Amino acid sequence: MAYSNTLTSSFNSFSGLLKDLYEITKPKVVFMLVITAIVGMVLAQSGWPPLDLLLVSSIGIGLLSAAAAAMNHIVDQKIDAKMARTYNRPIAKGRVTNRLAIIFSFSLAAFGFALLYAFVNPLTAWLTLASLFGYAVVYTLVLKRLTPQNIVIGGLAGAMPPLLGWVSMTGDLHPNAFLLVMIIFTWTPPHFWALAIHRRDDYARVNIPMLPVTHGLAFTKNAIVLYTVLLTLVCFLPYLVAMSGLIYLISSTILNLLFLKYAWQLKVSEDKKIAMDTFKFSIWHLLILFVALLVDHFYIIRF
Ligand code: HEM
Ligand SMILES: CC(C)=CCC/C(C)=C/CC/C(C)=C/COP(=O)(O)OP(=O)(O)O
Repeated sequence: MAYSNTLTSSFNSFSGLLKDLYEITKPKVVFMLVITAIVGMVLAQSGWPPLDLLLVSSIGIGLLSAAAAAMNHIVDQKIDAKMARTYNRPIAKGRVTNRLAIIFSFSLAAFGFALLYAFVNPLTAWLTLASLFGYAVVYTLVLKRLTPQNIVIGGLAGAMPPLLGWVSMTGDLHPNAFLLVMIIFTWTPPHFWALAIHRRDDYARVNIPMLPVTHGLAFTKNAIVLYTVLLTLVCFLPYLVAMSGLIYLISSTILNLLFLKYAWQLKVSEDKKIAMDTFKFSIWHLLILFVALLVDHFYIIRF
């Protein structure tokens, strides 16, 4: 009986540890990053890309993104422990030790890099590693603590996956891939600042210079509106360069009008709920936009 109890509790703590390791990879964010990379892969040629190459590229980009997310948990553990949104994170709470987290994240990164280098192409491997460095070191360790423009500059790392996906199929840097990067790049500030408005006190408590802390709510709300207008304009580019057709144009215009509506409401209304609604909408916006790019690729209709 005592033996079986010990066995059960060892099993429970092992599965708890696996759950914690999974959590530090930010799986939902990585899922979204991989979707945007897959769209880059598909748009890189007419029709479907070779499915084996698509699979191995997605796994490689996913592993390096997961490694970057785990490194972010290691670097941020002290501030995470003090914020209401993040205090219960596995490393901040001490459920996962630094040693294990370092071994885990570096193993994911090494495996992902080796996969991309050996089975995809060296350019994809190096660019994906550079994105990991951009997020885990440049954004998390330096910019996040240094300037309210942290997420604007740091957002470039998270915007890279469509380009990484594209390069994984062709081995070269096509200008159209940069349009997809620009979409995510301009989407990131309204995505994040909406959440930062809701969590302003958290960031103020740990002295992280997020825009609502340094410049106040009114300034941040204006910045959200302006970046959403910029995003709307950038989203016309794939149609204007004939990369995408009407399905994309109509879907993205509707999505952007809705995003503008949220951004405007956030600016003019006193209702505290709107910030989180805008943040949640931003995630659906990006997901549907990239699905529209994908559908449009196969059913391209133009004037
Ligand atoms: C510097 C750039 C970015 C910053 C600072 C940022 C910030 C955040 C934060 C703080 C959350 C957590 C919200 C919570 O814990 O409730 C979040 C959630 C999320 N972000 Fe971002 N984000 C960035 C870029 C991106 C990019 C590029 C993508 C995808 C292409 C993305 C997709 C998501 C998704 C899917 C979630 C929801 C995760 C969940 O529900 O667990 N983010 N973001
Ligand atoms: C290889 C590659 C493509 C790397 C990109 C990696 C990546 C996971 C980008 C997503 C950006 C993100 C979730 C930022 C939030 O960090 P935060 O520290 O501001 O938020 P937090 O407080 O929730 O941790």
